[in-house]
Amino acid sequence: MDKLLIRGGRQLHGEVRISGAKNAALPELCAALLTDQPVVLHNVPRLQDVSTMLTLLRNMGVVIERDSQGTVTIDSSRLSSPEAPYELVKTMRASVLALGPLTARFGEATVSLPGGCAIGSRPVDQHIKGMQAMGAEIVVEHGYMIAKLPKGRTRLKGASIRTDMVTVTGTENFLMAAALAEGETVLENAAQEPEITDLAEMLIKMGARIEGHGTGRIVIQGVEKLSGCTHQVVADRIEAGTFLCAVAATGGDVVLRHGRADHLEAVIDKLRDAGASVAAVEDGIHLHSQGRLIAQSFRTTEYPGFPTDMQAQFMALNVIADGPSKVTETIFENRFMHVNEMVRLGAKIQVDGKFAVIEGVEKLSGAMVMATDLRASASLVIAGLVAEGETIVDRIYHLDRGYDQMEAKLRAIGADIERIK
Ligand SMILES: CC(=O)N[C@H]1[C@@H](OP(=O)(O)OP(=O)(O)OC[C@H]2O[C@@H](n3ccc(=O)[nH]c3=O)[C@H](O)[C@@H]2O)O[C@H](CO)[C@@H](O)[C@@H]1O
Ligand SMILES: C=C(OP(=O)(O)O)C(=O)O
Repeated sequence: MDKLLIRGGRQLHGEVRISGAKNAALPELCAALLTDQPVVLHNVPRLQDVSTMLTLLRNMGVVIERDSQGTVTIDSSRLSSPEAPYELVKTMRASVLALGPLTARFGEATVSLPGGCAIGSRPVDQHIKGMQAMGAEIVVEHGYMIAKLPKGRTRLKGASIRTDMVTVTGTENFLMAAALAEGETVLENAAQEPEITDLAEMLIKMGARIEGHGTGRIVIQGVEKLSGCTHQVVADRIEAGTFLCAVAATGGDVVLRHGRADHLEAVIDKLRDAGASVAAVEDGIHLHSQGRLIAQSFRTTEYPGFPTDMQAQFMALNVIADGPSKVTETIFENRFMHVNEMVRLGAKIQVDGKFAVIEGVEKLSGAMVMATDLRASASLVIAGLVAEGETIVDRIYHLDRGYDQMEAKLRAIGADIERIK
């Protein structure tokens, strides 16, 4: 199993090219199921979840070409089986994004329940409720959601859907399903993340009629057919945020090429309050950090609030910053698994339910730590970059799920980091 060996204590300087967003590429690959014409996606990141999604689509009979420049061409003109099996779904929750498009275009779908995972129980009840409101008949049997249209119907029907909470992949499933449904769909309490906007813009290029994306109320007028399109995946704000925290923690000066400061305002505000200098520059973000930062309390919420996907990485910065801080995780019930590992590096953190109280320490000391989920892994890499001596981060298959060549990008800006077996 691969591990990362990090010798901490180096400042980071230079330029990093931010990749396409994992959480936009995954729904956009599924959106290609909505048409029988080829879809060309540029800027698709090279990471494990994308490979898993391509395997999932190929398994259904979709023909896919991928080049080394990040372009993926998807041809869903013929489908052998509208099924997402457990073996693939279990490694990646985003497989649930096949449910909406498959049901909308083929009138049937069999998608494994994703199951509980490291950061929380992550049910899909809202996905099921919304698809049922659009007329799909869904039964859950043997761990699978089996969806079909009622006898005599060939299309889903528009509906008014208000989810009990804001759900990102739920909103994405409904957007894709509604694009091909008969009549109008109104999504209330919709997610507003930039990845939703990017997906909506792609669907509009395919001929979908969507208004209100980027707000909490999205209105979709269903059309009978969608066409192919060419689309560029939006830059990964979480990858950019991770590098911002890494350089803020180690000290240094970096430009994140293609990074979108306008998608990271909540994180950038906290970095500035901590004492880092951060500015939007042409086609990127510039960060300069020198000396010890001041710890910042924050609370994760839906976009445009502080992202739960940045909680662990910012906590890595807080543990070596000056003063106390309190981190409140409101989205997932079990997203503090990095805490015990950070404590092994010398951090002082107490967890009480959804709160973590941190007392900043002056230094961390390298140790063997274990990655438990994707963003926890990234936070341990940041902690390792700051710690004195050697840190080994084990189980980095979690990191590989969602980061495109992280260690190569860090090495290029001066980190002493290598992949070992
Ligand atoms: C592939 C992808 O885009 N993943 C992101 C997506 O996950 P994902 O879309 O799975 O997360 P949701 O926005 O759906 O989850 C928000 C909350 O709603 C709950 N919930 C959700 C659906 C449902 O049917 N029932 C239910 O109870 C969840 O357990 C969670 O507590 O948004 C999360 C929140 O920003 C991010 O951390 C993930 O990186
Ligand atoms: C939790 C994440 O991803 P997923 O929803 O795919 O598990 C993430 O990207 O931080």
